[in-house]
Amino acid sequence: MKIYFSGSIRGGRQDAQLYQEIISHLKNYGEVLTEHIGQMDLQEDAITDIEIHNQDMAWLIASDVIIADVTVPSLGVGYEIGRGLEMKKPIYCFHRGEKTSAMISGCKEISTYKYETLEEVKGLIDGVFEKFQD
Ligand SMILES: O=c1[nH]c(=O)n([C@H]2C[C@H](O)[C@@H](COP(=O)(O)O)O2)cc1CO
Repeated sequence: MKIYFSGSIRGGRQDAQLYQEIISHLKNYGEVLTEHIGQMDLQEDAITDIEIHNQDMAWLIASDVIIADVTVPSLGVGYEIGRGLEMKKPIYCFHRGEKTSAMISGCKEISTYKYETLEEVKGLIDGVFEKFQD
């Protein structure tokens, strides 16, 4: 199972540590193609924006499932979800707080879950992958 994890980078890195924990949990279920999103010392400077975009699109195409943390609003995360939808990928979005964008929670092709703690989001992820294993 190839997993595309999507989380904010230029939108804000306040949840980077949490992304790292989520990615480490996702590894119980397959290969996470976008492990760099959880790196606390992420260096963007080494590659151009075109290279970032093209590499991420290739990973998105290769992925079997998209898991996105949409708590921190991010243009890139929204773009990846939209492109993933066009590709008919299964998409699961997770967020803290009362609401996320209606363009995510209001889309019937996207499964959106609210959580508060790391333990809670891990449990929700377990539920998602149990469905895949059926
Ligand atoms: O350096 C990067 N590397 C990278 O993989 N991305 C992708 C993966 C993330 O899921 C998403 C984050 O978008 P943004 O930077 O707009 O928050 O875009 C985005 C950037 C910077 O925009």
